[in-house]
Amino acid sequence: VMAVPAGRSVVFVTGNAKKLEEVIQILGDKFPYKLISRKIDLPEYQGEPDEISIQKCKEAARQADGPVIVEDTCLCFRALEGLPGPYIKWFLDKLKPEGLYKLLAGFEDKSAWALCTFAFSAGKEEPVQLFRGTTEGLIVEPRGPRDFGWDPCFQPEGYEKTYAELPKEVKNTISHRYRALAAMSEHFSKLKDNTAERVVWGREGVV
Ligand SMILES: O=P(O)(O)OP(=O)(O)OP(=O)(O)OC[C@H]1O[C@@H](n2cnc3c(O)ncnc32)[C@H](O)[C@@H]1O
Ligand SMILES: [Mg+2]
Repeated sequence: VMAVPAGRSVVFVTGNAKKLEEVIQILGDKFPYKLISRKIDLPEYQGEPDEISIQKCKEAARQADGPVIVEDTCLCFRALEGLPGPYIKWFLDKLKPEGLYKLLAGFEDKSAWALCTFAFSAGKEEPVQLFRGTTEGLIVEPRGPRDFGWDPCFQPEGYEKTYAELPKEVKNTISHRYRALAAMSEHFSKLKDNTAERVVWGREGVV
C-alpha cells in the first residue's frame, strides 16, 4: 500500500471498502509499518464503544493470527443520549440517511458526534490498544453523493456542507477517522526505531 521499512507489517481487517479507501488516503506514507488489508466480516458486537473495539480486535487477531488493526465507527445523537452509536450500521441499513434525519424530528437538538476507534493488537495473545477520534456535527436533511454510509446527513461543525458534499481531501483532514488515525500514527512513529517497539509488537519473530 505504501513505502515502508521492510519486515514490519500489520493487517487491517475490515469488510468495508470505503473505510479502507479513506484509511489509505489519510495515512499516505505517514504510517511506519506496511499495511495489508484483509476483507473479513467481523461480528457486530454490542456494548460500549471501547469494549466493542477490543472484542473486534481480539477476534481479528485470532483469525489473522498476527498483528492486526480494526476500526469501529459510531454515530451518536445527543438528543438520544448517544444512540444509535455502535448500532448505526443497522439503523442506516433500514432507515437510510433520510430516516436518520427524521429520527430527530421530535427533538430540537440535532447535534451529533462521529466517533472512530482504531484498535491494534500485536497478536492473539497480546493486549489491545485503542486510538480514538471524534468529530462534532449536525444531523441534516441528506445532501450530496450516496457512496459512503451516513455521510449525506452529517454536517461537521464549522462547515456548511455535509461530509458527502465536501471534497474527500477536506473530509479526510477533519473527520473522526482522520483524528483517530492521527493518534495511532503518532503513537507508532514515537515507537519506531525505539527498543520499546518490541514490547508493542510482542515477542521477536511474531512479525
Ligand atoms: O467491517 P467493519 O470495519 O466493521 O465495517 P462496517 O461497515 O461493518 O462498519 P462498522 O461496523 O464500523 O459500522 C459503521 C457504520 O457506519 C458507516 N460508516 C463508517 N464510517 C463512515 C463514514 O466516515 N461516513 C459515513 N458512514 C460511515 C458504515 O458504512 C457502517 O454502516
Ligand atoms: Mg462492522
